[in-house]
Amino acid sequence: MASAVDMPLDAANTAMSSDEDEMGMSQDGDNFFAQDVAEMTNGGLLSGIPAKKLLLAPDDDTLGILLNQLQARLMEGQGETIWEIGKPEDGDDVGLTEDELKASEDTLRKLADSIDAVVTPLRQRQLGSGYMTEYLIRKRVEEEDFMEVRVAVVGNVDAGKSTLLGVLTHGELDNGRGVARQKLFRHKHEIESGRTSSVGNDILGFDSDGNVVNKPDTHGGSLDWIKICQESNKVITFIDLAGHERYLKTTIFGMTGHAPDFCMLMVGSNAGIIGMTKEHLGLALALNVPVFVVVTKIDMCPPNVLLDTLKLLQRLLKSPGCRKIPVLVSNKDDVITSATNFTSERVCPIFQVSNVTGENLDLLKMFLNLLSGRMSYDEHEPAEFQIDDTYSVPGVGTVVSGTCLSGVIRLNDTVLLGPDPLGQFQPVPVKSIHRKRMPVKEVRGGQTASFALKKIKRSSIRKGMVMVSPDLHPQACWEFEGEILVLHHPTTISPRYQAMVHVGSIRQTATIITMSRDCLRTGDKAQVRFRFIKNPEYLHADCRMVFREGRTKAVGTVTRIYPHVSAMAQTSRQKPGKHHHGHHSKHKAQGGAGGGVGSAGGGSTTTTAGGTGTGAGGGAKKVVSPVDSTEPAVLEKRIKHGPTTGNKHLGTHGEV
Ligand SMILES: Nc1nc2c(ncn2[C@@H]2O[C@H](COP(=O)(O)OP(=O)(O)OP(=O)(O)O)[C@@H](O)[C@H]2O)c(=O)[nH]1
Repeated sequence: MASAVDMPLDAANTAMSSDEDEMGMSQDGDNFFAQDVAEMTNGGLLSGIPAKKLLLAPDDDTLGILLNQLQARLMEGQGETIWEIGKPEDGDDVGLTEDELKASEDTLRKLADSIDAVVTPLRQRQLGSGYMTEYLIRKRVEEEDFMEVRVAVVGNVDAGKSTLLGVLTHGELDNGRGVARQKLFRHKHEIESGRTSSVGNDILGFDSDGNVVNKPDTHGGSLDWIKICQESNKVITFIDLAGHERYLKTTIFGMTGHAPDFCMLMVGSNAGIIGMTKEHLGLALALNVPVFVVVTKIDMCPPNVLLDTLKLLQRLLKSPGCRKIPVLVSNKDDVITSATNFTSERVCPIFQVSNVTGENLDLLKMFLNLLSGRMSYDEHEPAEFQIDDTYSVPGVGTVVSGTCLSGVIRLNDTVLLGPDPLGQFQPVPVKSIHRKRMPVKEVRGGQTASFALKKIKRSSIRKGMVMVSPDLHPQACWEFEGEILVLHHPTTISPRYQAMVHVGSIRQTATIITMSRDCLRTGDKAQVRFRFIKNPEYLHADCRMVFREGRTKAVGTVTRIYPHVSAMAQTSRQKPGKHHHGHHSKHKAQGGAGGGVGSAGGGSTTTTAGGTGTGAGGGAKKVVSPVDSTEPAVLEKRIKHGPTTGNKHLGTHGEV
C-alpha cells in the first residue's frame, strides 16, 4: 500500500533528483588521485614511471610535484585526505611488494612531515602478489583550531539517541535503563544553565591519529569543551533533534538552520521503522543531507526481529522514494569504503550497535573520524554568517550563535548585521569570537561560532538574521520565488495560503501570492511566489526550503529573490498616480499564473496579514495578503505614520 507516509520520500527524491548527477561518485579519492597522476604523466613530467611507483624513489622534481599534490588535496579536503599507495593501473592487477610499499610509505611520511601532517594507515589489501594500502593524512592544526563536522541526530522516541550520544561522548557504556542518557542530561543541564537552547549539542573530538579525546572529569562527569577542542584535530558536533512529533518544528529548524553536514538516523532494532523515522528520513532527503543509519539495541533484539528491521530498512532506502545504496557496515573495510563514498549522497551506511555491550561502536567511531564537513570555503569570498540562536550572557551582553556559510570573519572586522524590520543592516565591529566556547581569532566557512555584540539588544535579533561582509551589499526581501513540490496536503493549496517557511535559519510564516498553477495537490510541483508576513529576510537563490503547516508539507528551492526596493525611491522614480512600477510588472511578466498579487491585496489598506480569515479553497487556511511591498503611496503613509494593522512590522519598509 502506498501510504501517505511513503509519499514524502517518493516526492522528496523527485525534488532532489536534479542535483543528483552532480553529486555522483566523482569525489571519490581514488579517481581524484588517478586523474592527477594521469595529468602529470601526460604532461611529460613523470613519463615512464607508473603512478603506483611514484613514491618509491622519487627525484627532487617528482617530490616537488607530489608535495604540491598532497597540499592541494589537503586543502580540498579541509585538512585531510585519503591517499593510496600501490593502486594498480590499467591492465595491471598487482600491488606493490612489501619492500616497495615500505619505501613508498617512508616517502609519504617524509612529505607529510614537511607540511606538519600525520599519516595513519587505514587498511591494506592484497592485490595479486602485491599490496595496496590506504592512509589517512591529516594536517595538524594549531591549538585553537579544529576541523568541524556537524551531524544532525534524528529518529523516533526511544531509538536510543541520547544514550548513544552519552556513550560516545562520555566513553562509558549504558546499562539499558538509561544511565548513559542521564549522564548526558546532567552534563547538558550544567552547560546549558542560564541559556535557552532549542536544540541540544554534544561534541566528540578526535586527535590527529583518530583517537577520541573526550575525557569526562571524574567528579561531575562533565566535559571540558575547551580542552576537547584544544586537543582535537576534528570535532564532531551532534545536533540532537527531538524525536517526538510535537517537536517536528524544532527538528526541521535543526535540519535547515544548523546546516548539518550529515544526518544520523537512529532506529531501535526491536521497534523498527516506526513513528517519525520516515518523516525524518524524508526531511534529510529533501534537504540533500547525506544520511547514515544507526540501528541500536542489538543486544536485546531477537535475531529474526533484527533481520526483519534491517530488511525493511534496506527496502525503504532502495525504494524509488529514496534511491539510496544501503551498505551494512560490519568491518573496518566497510567503514572505509562507505566513508570515502559517503559524500556522494547515494550511499547510506547502516551500523548495528549496542550501547550496552559496546558492539560495533568502534566502527561507528572510525566512521565519524573519517567524515569531512561538506562545506568548503574560500577566504577571498565575502563572509556570510547566519544566526540561529541568541543569548543574554551576564557580564557579556547579547551573544549570537550560528554558522559561517562562506568566507572568513576575523576579530576587528566590521560586518553588517540585519535585516531589521525595515530591511536595514547595521555595521557591527567584531570584538570577540568563540568556537565551542573557546576564544578564537577567526571563523571560516563551514564552522559554527558565537559572537558577543556590544550595545545590541537581544530582542532586536531574530533567528535568520545574518552578519555579512559589507562587500556583499546585502538587500533584504519580502518576496521570493521558489520551485516547490507538495509532499502532502489534505486538499488543495491556492494563492493566499499561509505556512511556515524554513530556509537556512529563517523561520517565518509566508503567504503564497501567486503560483504557476491554479491550485496545488499532493505530488504537484510549481513555481510559487511567497511573501513573508512579518519581516523582510536575507535570502539567496538556490537555498533549499521547507514550507509546512500542520500536516501540509512542501519542499523546494528558492529560485528568485525580489530585493526590497525603498518606497521613497520607488515614488521618486514614478509619475504620480501610476502604480505600474517595476517590481509589480516584473512579477506579472514572469509569474505564469499571474495577476494574483494585485488581486490578493495590492493596494488594500485593510490587510490582516497574520490573521486567520478562512475562506474557500478546499479547507486551505487563507488570509488576506499584506499590501504589495511596492505600493508606494500606502507604504509612504505607513513609514510616516506607522503600521495600520495590528502587526507592528507590516509594511514598514524603509531604505535598504
Ligand atoms: N539494551 C539496550 N538498551 C538501550 C540501548 N540504547 C538505548 N537503550 C535504552 O533505551 C532507552 C531509551 O533510550 P534514549 O536514549 O532515551 O532514547 P532517545 O532516542 O534519546 O529518546 P528521546 O530522547 O525520548 O527521543 C533507555 O532506557 C536506554 O537505556 C542499547 O543499545 N541496548
